[in-house]
Amino acid sequence: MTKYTRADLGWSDHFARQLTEEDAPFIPARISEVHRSQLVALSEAGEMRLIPTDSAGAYAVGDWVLTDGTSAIRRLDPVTDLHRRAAGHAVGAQRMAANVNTVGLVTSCNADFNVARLERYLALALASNALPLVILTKADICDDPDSYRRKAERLSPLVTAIAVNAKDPEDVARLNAWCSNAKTLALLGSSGVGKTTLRNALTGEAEATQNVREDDAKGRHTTTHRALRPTMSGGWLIDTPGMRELQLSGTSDGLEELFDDIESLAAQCKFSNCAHDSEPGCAVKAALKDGTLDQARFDRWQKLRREDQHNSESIAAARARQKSFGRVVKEAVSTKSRYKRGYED
Ligand SMILES: Nc1nc2c(ncn2[C@@H]2O[C@H](COP(=O)(O)OP(=O)(O)OP(=O)(O)O)[C@@H](O)[C@H]2O)c(=O)[nH]1
Ligand SMILES: [Zn+2]
Repeated sequence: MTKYTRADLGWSDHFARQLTEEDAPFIPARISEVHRSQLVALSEAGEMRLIPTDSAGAYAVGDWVLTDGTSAIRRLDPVTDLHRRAAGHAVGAQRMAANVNTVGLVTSCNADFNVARLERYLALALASNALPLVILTKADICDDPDSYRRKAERLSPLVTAIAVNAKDPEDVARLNAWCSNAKTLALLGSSGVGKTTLRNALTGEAEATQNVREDDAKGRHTTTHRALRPTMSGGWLIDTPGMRELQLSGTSDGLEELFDDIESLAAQCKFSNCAHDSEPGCAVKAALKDGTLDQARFDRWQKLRREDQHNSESIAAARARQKSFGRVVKEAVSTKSRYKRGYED
C-alpha cells in the first residue's frame, strides 16, 4: 500500500494550529471517500476505514479528521469548503469537497459552453475560497478553442481558462501545475464534458467512458462516486460525478466577487435597499441605460442572487423551525416534570 506523509496529503499550518494537547493520542487523516456509515481516509499509517462520529453529511471528501484508527474523532476546519444546495426536496447545504486548492470547471468547446452555467459554477468555486480554473475540453474537435478561452476569461479577472484535448495525456499534463506538490484539484462539470477522461489522464487510472450523444453534447453517467485520488504528478484530484442539479446556497460571497462591478454600482444607488427597478438615483439602471453594464449579465446576476437568497433563507428558516421544535419538546418535558413534581408533592 502506498504510504503518504502528512505533507504529501496536503497538510499545512492551518490544520496544525487547530491541534491541542488533548489531541496528542490521535493522528490526522484525510478523507478520501464518504459513505453512509463509513469513511475511507488516508494517513501516514496508510488507508483506513473509519466510523463517523457525526452524520455522514458532516464530512466531505478532502476533509482532515483526527482519528484513533477506528473513529473520526474530530473534523478539522477546512481551508476551502465547496458546497451547494442539497439536491431534491431536502433543505440544507450539501458539502461536496473540502480543502480543494483549485476548482476545475469543466466544459467543452461546443454546445455545452454556457455562460450562465459557468457563472453559477464560478460563484460556487469563489464562495468555497478556492481558485477557479475553467478547463475547456474537446479543443481538438473545435475550430477556434481560443475564442472559448477568451469568452471564459472575460467572465471575471479571477478566471484562468485552458483549452485541452482530454484524450491526449501529453496535453492534459498542462494541468499538472494545479495538481502537483500535494495540491488538490476538484473537477466540476456537466455529464459528458470529459471529467472521467481528464481523471484517467491525470491519475493514470482507467475507467470506461461512454460516447456522447452527438445532438445535444450530453453524455450518460459513467462515473460512480466521489473520491480523492492521487495524481501522477504528486497532487490530488477530486471528481464530483452525478451532479445533475447545482443550486446555489450560501454563495453570496462568491457572487459578490464574481459580479463585483455590479455590486460596486449598486453601492452607489441612492437607496441602500434599491431593487434596481424603478427607484430614482439608481446607478445600476443608469449603467444599463448608457451601455456600460450589459443587460444579460445584469439579468444573470439578479437570477443567481435571488436563487442564493431564497435557498439560504429556506435553510435558515428550516434551522429556526428545528430549534423552535426543540424548544417545544423541552418545554413539554419540563411542564410534564413540573406537573409530576406537583402531583408527587
Ligand atoms: N475528441 C475529444 N473527445 C473527448 C474529449 N474529452 C472527452 N471526450 C469524449 O467525450 C465522451 C465523454 O467523456 P467522459 O470523460 O466520459 O465525460 P464525463 O464528464 O466523465 O461524463 P460523466 O461521467 O457522465 O459525468 C467520451 O467519449 C470521451 O472520449 C476531448 O477533449 N476531445
Ligand atoms: Zn439601484
